[in-house]
Amino acid sequence: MKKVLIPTKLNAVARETLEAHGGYNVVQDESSDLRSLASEHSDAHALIVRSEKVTAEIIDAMPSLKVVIRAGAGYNTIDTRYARSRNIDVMNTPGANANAVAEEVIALMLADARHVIPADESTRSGKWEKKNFMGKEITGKTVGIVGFGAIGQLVAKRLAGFEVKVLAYDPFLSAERARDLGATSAELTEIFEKCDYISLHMPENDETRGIINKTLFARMKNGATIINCARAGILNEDDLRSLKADKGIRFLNDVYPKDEAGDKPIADIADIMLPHLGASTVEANWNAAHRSATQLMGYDDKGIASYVVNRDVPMGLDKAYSELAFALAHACRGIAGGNKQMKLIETSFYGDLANFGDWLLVQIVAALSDGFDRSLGFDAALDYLKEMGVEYFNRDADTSKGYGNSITVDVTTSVDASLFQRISVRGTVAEGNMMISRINDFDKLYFEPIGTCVIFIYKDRPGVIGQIGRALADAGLNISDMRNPHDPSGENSLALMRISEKADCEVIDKIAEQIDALHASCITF
Ligand SMILES: NC(=O)c1ccc[n+]([C@@H]2O[C@H](COP(=O)([O-])OP(=O)(O)OC[C@H]3O[C@@H](n4cnc5c(N)ncnc54)[C@H](O)[C@@H]3O)[C@@H](O)[C@H]2O)c1
Ligand SMILES: O=C(O)CC[C@@H](O)C(=O)O
Repeated sequence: MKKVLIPTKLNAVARETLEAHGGYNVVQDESSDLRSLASEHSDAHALIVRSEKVTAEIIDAMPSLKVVIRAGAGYNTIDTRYARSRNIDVMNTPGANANAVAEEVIALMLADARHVIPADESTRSGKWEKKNFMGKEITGKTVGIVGFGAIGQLVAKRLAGFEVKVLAYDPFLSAERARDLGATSAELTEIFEKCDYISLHMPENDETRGIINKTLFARMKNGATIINCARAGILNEDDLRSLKADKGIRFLNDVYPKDEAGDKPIADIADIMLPHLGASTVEANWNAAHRSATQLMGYDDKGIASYVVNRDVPMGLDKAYSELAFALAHACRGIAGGNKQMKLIETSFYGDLANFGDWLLVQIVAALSDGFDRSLGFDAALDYLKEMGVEYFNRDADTSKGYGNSITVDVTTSVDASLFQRISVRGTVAEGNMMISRINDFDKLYFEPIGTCVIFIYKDRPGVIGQIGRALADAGLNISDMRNPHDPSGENSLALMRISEKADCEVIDKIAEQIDALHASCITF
């Protein structure tokens, strides 16, 4: 059982999902402090946090730690570099709370425009100060969004009903993409010059710290509003203080250097200040909790590292090929039968992937053996194979084959002392989806390795697919995708099917017996 420590107020769905998986012992405690929890649970394999600071000291207190998951978007509270130096992956759950923050931005805009907070206080105290609370409307105004990611885009989308004009700045945003998302791309200075509302939605990092400064505040229209629901560090508060009164700037804020009670240095310049409430909705808390649990399971069971933020994929390599290498090796292992002793791994990396063979081998070894920790890298993978008595050979890819960017993984296992069995699987990525294109001699499969799949090889004859389909249906299993090619000799057929749920081994064995299969396996990707 892997121990997971959740030292924070996170929806119970995280704990429940991990416990239902069966492989996790979850400790959730939102009242004790992280330092004491870390020493008490020094055997934790995973840590799931919200805004808690994960320092080098916390990391060192848990020597078995493999992964830290930030149930949220911003991970500036985690020492990601130190985690990397200890081979610990850090993930976030991007987008899980984006809608909650987008709605908070609109709540702040409306509350300020109509003086909701002071008007409530005044009326509650028995006064009638209608003349002091003349408001303004949002409809038709120009709104600038700085950082046009998950939250920025949703702010634009939700504001569409107010018929605002949206200007967006994001270094990774093209003019076409901005237009498709209902915005006009603009430079940062243009946003500060033209907008009535400016909302910040970029991460805090070495490039963005202090980026919203005096030069930009000086360009703001008189009476314009700046909203910070991103991170305190990106806005220079002294610069804002020096210009706020003269320019009548409104400042609506949700974020602070530290999430804690006590006096807030920005109290004098903030017109509304909230206690970091952006993600605090029931829905966002559930989403982030659920995503943390499913990402952890995907990471542990299938090696899915898409959300890891502190492990650099080599420049120029699409992450999808890392996952493909893992999936192809996982398929080889499933077809060979997990308990067979591996003797030889052979690979071919076609097209541009030839440059990334070392990196891709690490994913392959991780998929073939639970005992290998992929964060250790290429040299460690070679040492590991040597130690396990497995030979490795990378073939020079034959460019004349025209496979584009694709990978072949061949695994030879010992079936008994004298006989060897070789499984060969090739695949590629098409339109962003992984595809298995060949299994041994069965070519042109173009089958997506996701979910649970069953594989049968049998002497070709009519009626076998019907028999398999009937037997699966009798076991309550529906087929959602299928390939059924012959091998080049025309003697054997492959039935490769994705099924609705995990099939139990008995069902597969029974079908194999009924159809007199040469091979039967069930693989969950
Ligand atoms: N108040 C809250 O409770 C709360 C909740 C969630 C997220 N956040 C903060 O909001 C930030 C954004 O969240 P998201 O989910 O939209 O993340 P995201 O990664 O989807 O979007 C961030 C965007 O910022 C852009 N960006 C990077 N550098 C930039 C720069 N120098 N200038 C302008 N844009 C830049 C990126 O290209 C990306 O599109 C998070 O990093 C987090 O700090 C706050
Ligand atoms: O967990 C929270 O409450 C805040 C999360 C938020 O700041 C984030 O970056 O996702």
